[in-house]
Amino acid sequence: MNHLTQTQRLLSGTGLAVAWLAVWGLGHLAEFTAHASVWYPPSALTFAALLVIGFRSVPYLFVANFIATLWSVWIYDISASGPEIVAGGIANAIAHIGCYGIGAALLQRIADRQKHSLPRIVIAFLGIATGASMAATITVISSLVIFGLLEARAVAETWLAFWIGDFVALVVLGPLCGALLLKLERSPVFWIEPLDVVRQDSLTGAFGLKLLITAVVGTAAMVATASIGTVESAFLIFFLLIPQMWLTHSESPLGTAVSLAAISFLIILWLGVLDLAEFVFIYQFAIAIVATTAYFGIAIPLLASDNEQLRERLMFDRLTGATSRDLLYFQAGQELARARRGATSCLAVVDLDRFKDINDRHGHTRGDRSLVELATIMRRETRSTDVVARYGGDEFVIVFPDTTVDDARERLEALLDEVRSSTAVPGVHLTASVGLTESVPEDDFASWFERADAALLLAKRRGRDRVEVNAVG
Ligand SMILES: Nc1nc2c(ncn2[C@@H]2O[C@H](COP(=O)(O)OP(=O)(O)OP(=O)(O)O)[C@@H](O)[C@H]2O)c(=O)[nH]1
Repeated sequence: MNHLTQTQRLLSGTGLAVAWLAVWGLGHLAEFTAHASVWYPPSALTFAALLVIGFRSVPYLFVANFIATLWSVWIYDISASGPEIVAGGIANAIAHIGCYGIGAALLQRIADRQKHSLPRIVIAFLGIATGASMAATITVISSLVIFGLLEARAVAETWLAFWIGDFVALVVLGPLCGALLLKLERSPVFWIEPLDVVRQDSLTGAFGLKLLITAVVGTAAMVATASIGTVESAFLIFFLLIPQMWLTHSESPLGTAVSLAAISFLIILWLGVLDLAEFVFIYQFAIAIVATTAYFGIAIPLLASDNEQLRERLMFDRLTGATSRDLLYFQAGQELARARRGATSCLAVVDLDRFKDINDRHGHTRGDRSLVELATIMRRETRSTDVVARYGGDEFVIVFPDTTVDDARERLEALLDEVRSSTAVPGVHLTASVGLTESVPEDDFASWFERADAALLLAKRRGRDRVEVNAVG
């Protein structure tokens, strides 16, 4: 079993190394000058692997890094001695993994403390991405120069592009790599909120459609720049922010990460196809700005869904699903306003009989089930326009809009029949008492409720399991 786990680990580690080399190849394809890519995806994968898998990923990242050094010696036709290449490869790997490892460890610590604040984690991530990519640039370029794999005079024209390429990839692809590794890794060492959480319902449209519109806007902007050819026209790419923010505000964080990765691929593709390399810094800047803005935007659907849950809790009783007291006041107020204009509505107070005994003899769980059963019967026996609210404890209120006392009484008698014959709670024979009254134009909620409550008291005094009416006038 243990052996199998070791083999599986070896296989997944090898998969990581192969994936790393594949994205290194992609980064090389996106190079606009030697050692400088529009974006350098290995920085994102290294950071994500160290964050999610931890130390276990280091040997595989190291091997992949070393092979990449050999690969670039071959690609750039560098004339260095064997020992120089080996030492350079080792130094390069240590520098790259070390810098992103420190960054990942830092983010891990901050995220541990800030579990509930996504915006703070985003700020930490962006700050760490800046520092880690800068440190990786300095240390990797130094090791390349020291071991003769990069000429010292090339440093001035390389370092900035090298840094921006690492930074852009880390920001735009890091979260997607992290999300994918979180899905693949059985025992991740890092965890924040699930990345595919619910989103807002009010914004409609399929994810694919939003992605397509984003791609069309990006493509149109770059085709326009290719035909106009001015620096100013390259800034058209910033219109990407509009569809991207629409997508971010209406999809899960994972959807945003996928979209940002897709957009960055698209931009790099058009950069090559439309021969727009002279504007590369504008496009790198655009990718970074769209990504950072989108990450802050991720908090909005999360907040909206939290808000929705809080509103739900405020409006409905959690145990029985009946309307809450707050919402009852509001809806009863509307009925009373109509009563002032001549309508007649009724209010009933419904209370389980000897509920304290049920709790004492059968326990609170069955007591709770009795409340749920009463609420279920009340909802079943009333119209959708009636309001069934939990007033407190075992006391409920029903508001019957546009209903005479006789009609309300008839329905309440049927409701009590249902309660009496209920067998939903094992061993418990349920009955309830009801006080009923109609509205008068002078009523406020307190006077309306008090009349019904007085009728309820009478129903209890007269032996329970009955409806008593407090008639007006
Ligand atoms: N299981 C359960 N019990 C509750 C809940 N809220 C209040 N209670 C209990 O409900 C009981 C209310 O009893 P009362 O309405 O005062 O009296 P009663 O026993 O129903 O007697 P009568 O109303 O005179 O028939 C108290 O024992 C409360 O502890 C709840 O959410 N769940």
